[in-house]
Amino acid sequence: MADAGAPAIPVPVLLVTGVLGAGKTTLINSLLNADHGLALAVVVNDFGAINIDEVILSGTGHPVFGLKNGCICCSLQGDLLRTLRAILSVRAAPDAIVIEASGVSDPRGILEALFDPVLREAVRLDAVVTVIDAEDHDPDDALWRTQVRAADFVVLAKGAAIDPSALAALRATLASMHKTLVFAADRDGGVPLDLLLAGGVRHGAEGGIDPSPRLRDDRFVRLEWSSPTPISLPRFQATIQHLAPHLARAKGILCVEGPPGRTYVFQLVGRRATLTPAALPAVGAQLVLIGRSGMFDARRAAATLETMMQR
Ligand SMILES: Nc1nc2c(ncn2[C@@H]2O[C@H](COP(=O)(O)OP(=O)(O)OP(=O)(O)O)[C@@H](O)[C@H]2O)c(=O)[nH]1
Repeated sequence: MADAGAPAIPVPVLLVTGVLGAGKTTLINSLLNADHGLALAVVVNDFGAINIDEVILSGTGHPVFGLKNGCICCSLQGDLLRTLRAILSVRAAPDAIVIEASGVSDPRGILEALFDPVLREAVRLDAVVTVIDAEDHDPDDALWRTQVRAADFVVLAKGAAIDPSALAALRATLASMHKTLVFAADRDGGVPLDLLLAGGVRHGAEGGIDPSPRLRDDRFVRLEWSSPTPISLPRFQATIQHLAPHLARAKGILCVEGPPGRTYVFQLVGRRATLTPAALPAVGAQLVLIGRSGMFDARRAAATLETMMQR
């Protein structure tokens, strides 16, 4: 875990959205109880005066911070920022922060809050997960569509009881909205929690990527690549552009050739890729790529990396 005050790398934030009763708390509960060894902190926003979700999640051993009587996408934005600062001010920052939005939240307001100029040095949005009630949802509802549009990963809750054709229709709606990373909580082996928490696979004091293979889920394949020396940024960008259609997730720490020469944290979640400058004592590059089994050929990707990065 990072030291107090100024984590060397911003702490990743997983934002969980979904309409009222969709299954957000249930998903977060399984994240908190899973065997990942990560120290998580949770911020829960309940729209009403009593924060039931805070009580439910408090038994998991991870610190839970409740925000009630309003919505963190609007009236409670300031409270959200204060809470995140409080979480980061403890001696050892968590490996990741999970935020449960209230069921009426527009995720755009929360994303706006996370781009606060002071906070963005310390926390980084890692992924947005939208939970959908497979039994009861309205694809014409504006809030539903806004939440789905914001999603990097979609989780379908309560899918076991519904007709396969209804589930197929929902998947087709999501595909028409360009959502391909869709996981059914009650079917197909459930939600790959390791994938949702991949951003929390964090760094020791020396700032390297944790090399232990955490992805035990055989629906996904993982490839690690490293370079002992700084890499060319344009070559890296071209290589990732080439590989991105086959990837579900990627992350890395990259020292790039100068001048001026800089270190970046690279993140790719779904279709969103970011490069954030970081003050890390890294010398070369370390990269982790994750793709779906059958769609991502790790051996071929390794060969592509070797060839394209050396051109
Ligand atoms: N069968 C089934 N029930 C689920 C699933 N996910 C959630 N539920 C049930 O749905 C109800 C609502 O779940 P929550 O996780 O509290 O939903 P939420 O989105 O956090 O609700 P709010 O915070 O009120 O917006 C609970 O009774 C859960 O047990 C699922 O995948 N399958």
